[in-house]
Amino acid sequence: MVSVQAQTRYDVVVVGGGAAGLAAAWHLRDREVLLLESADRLGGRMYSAPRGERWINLGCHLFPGPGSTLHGMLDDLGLHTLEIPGVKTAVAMDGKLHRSPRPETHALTLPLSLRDRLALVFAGLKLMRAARGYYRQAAPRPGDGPLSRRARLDAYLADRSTIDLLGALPPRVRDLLGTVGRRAASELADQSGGVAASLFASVWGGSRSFASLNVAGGTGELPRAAGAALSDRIRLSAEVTEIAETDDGVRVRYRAPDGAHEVHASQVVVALPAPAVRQVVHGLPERLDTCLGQVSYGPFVSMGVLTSPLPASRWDGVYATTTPGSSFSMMFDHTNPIPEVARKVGSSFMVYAGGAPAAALLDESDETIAKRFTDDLLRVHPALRDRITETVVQRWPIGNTYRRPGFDASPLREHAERNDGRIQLAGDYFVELGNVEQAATTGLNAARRARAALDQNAGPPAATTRPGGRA
Ligand SMILES: Cc1cc2nc3c(=O)[nH]c(=O)nc-3n(C[C@H](O)[C@H](O)[C@H](O)COP(=O)(O)OP(=O)(O)OC[C@H]3O[C@@H](n4cnc5c(N)ncnc54)[C@H](O)[C@@H]3O)c2cc1C
Repeated sequence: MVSVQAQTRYDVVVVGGGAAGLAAAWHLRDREVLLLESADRLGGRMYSAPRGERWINLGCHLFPGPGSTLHGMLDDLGLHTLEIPGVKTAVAMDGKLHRSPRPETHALTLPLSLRDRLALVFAGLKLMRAARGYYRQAAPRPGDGPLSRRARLDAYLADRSTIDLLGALPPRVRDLLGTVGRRAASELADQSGGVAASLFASVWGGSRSFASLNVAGGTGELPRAAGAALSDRIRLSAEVTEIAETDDGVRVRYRAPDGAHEVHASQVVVALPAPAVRQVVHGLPERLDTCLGQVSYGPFVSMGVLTSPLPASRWDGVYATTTPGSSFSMMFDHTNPIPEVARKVGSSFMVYAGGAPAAALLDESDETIAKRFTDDLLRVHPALRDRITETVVQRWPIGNTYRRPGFDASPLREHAERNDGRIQLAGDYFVELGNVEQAATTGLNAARRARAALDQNAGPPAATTRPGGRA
């Protein structure tokens, strides 16, 4: 039986409490808003756990800079970002750390045969050209409408795979670039060239990169602080089961520990991964539904690793390392921005596998994953032996979204352009390679559409002033 809540009518119900849903709810906090989240915590793929002066990051960690949607939220919430002083493009190969801050120099220094070295130089040049092209498409042009830039990026290298873009590669080079490509939670043959362009644009982007900072205290601080500020407007452990338009608004049904509930809203922001959208939203237009059915996600399996203080070594000052030939793809030192804490109490690393190796691990037990990752970690970074004090394994079946070659994103753009709907979609799948800033920005844009519709259709807002500042 569906129970009656104390309040059942809202201006906006936001469904999903990840970056997209939180950005939407934050923008709408001057309205009657309710956020429903199925998990028992907010943040979705923004997830970290505090450990004294350190933290363990298990999901998203690289954050965008000032001027971005998320940085604005961090400012509003009184949170701080940290510069990452370290090398973000190291490679650990054949038992040795190569810590060049310039990825293009790896072609000269990695242990490769002459043939492999030349193949890496040529592949690197193609990736550099693709990354430059990506920035050209992203740059504003005279006469651009709101979605013209997105249309250019959607079309950029969209019809071929990254393997088609790079051509045949010798196995060692393919393994190296495939490992980097797994940052997109997918294999080079499955992702479009545009995904690689976006990924390498962030590698070569420097200050233009979409994400180059850490959140002080860990990424999870943002959902924690937003949750505290919006507390009475948030319902956790509330799994939405149905969203359907009615004559005068939208009906949202959800299951919570205390039973089934139904609420109504003038507008609903649906900030869920694409498969969940298709499951819960009734009456999606066919073209949009088909498009959502073609959105791809790949898995990540991550492990946080705390250590006691480590002796000085070549690893000092390295933030991100690609690790070909091991069970994980990447390794990050989240104490890199706080070296004094690392010296005093120890380091905090995260390793993750993406794409096919992650898929193979998803059904393994935590113990098996922790053992496999730890064995490889000790090979890659032997100074960690006898110094690991805690490991935490996290599975992400929906790790990141990436575009397959030939994906037609026009129904997503058409949806984002409409201003006559009552159900607004948001989430990282609106872009070729998911990232937290794009997710938050789609949430903000969905909230703006909802606000415009409220203002237009309902006359003066049913606003009550709430704690948490301006919208
Ligand atoms: C290991 C890892 C590392 C990453 N690193 C980075 C990085 O460094 N930088 C970067 O920019 N991006 C990174 N990403 C990607 C980034 O985290 C995501 O693109 C972004 O957080 C997605 O936000 P979202 O709101 O679209 O989706 P999500 O975070 O998935 O949020 C969706 C929310 O909806 C909830 N939900 C699902 N079904 C229901 C339902 N029926 N009812 C109610 N709620 C529901 C979920 O529990 C979840 O909280 C990383 C991701 C992972 C997993």
